[in-house]
Amino acid sequence: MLRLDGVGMRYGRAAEVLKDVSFELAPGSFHFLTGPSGAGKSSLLKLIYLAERQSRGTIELFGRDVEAVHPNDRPFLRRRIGVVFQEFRLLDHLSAFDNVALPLRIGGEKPDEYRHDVAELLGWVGLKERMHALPPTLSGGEKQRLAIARAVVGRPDILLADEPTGNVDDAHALRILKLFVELNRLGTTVLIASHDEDLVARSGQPVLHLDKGRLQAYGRGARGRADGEPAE
Ligand SMILES: Nc1ncnc2c1ncn2[C@@H]1O[C@H](COP(=O)(O)OP(=O)(O)OP(=O)(O)O)[C@@H](O)[C@H]1O
Repeated sequence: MLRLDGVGMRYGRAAEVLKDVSFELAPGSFHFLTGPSGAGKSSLLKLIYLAERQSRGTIELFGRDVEAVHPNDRPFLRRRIGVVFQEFRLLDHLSAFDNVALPLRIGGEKPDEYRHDVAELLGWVGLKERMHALPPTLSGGEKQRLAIARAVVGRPDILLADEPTGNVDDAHALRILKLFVELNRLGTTVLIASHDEDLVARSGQPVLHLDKGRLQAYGRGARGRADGEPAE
């Protein structure tokens, strides 16, 4: 599904923010990505989403070396990835409903085919009453839940989420975690960058821990511990 081998990344000519990162995500796996602020979590997600390029090493996505993918084909790979960005990136002129429906419309589905699923998903993230609202009129937590609904609606092959519970209360965070687990059960490979130690611990899911751009170890669900096999 995803394999990184000796990957380094830098912004412009500055020092590397990711160094020798190697790991593999098996299809259908679920991992958290943890690490202190500035460790490189968002940068790693951007690499996987093909929004940035590595400065060295190899990234294989869906069995293809991303450096060998023609620029015209990159959008097709991206369409298989659902992303929850830290800054949400919602379309302000579209209603909450239409923001969520957009990936399905782009995929060629008709309103009659997606209306029920979109409404159900908005209900799941607690936005049923707000489905006609425009994003600028939503609270930070509501925007975050909307961004999550949009990222998962197309049942992507990979879901990447950058601090998806940063703006929501505990009850909503647990509900979002349940949604990710459900999506994962349906086959989506999930990678979530999170500072929320309680959520990570409660989930019991394996952890990739980054520190100063280096992958420290694989661990499982425990705060600050890396009790698994070291990354190769
Ligand atoms: N667009 C950019 N241009 C230059 N440097 C950047 C850019 N984005 C991030 N960086 C730098 O890269 C390093 C890693 O940042 P990144 O955002 O990946 O960390 P993070 O672990 O996601 O942090 P946080 O938890 O605070 O979101 C930091 O030193 C940051 O200053």
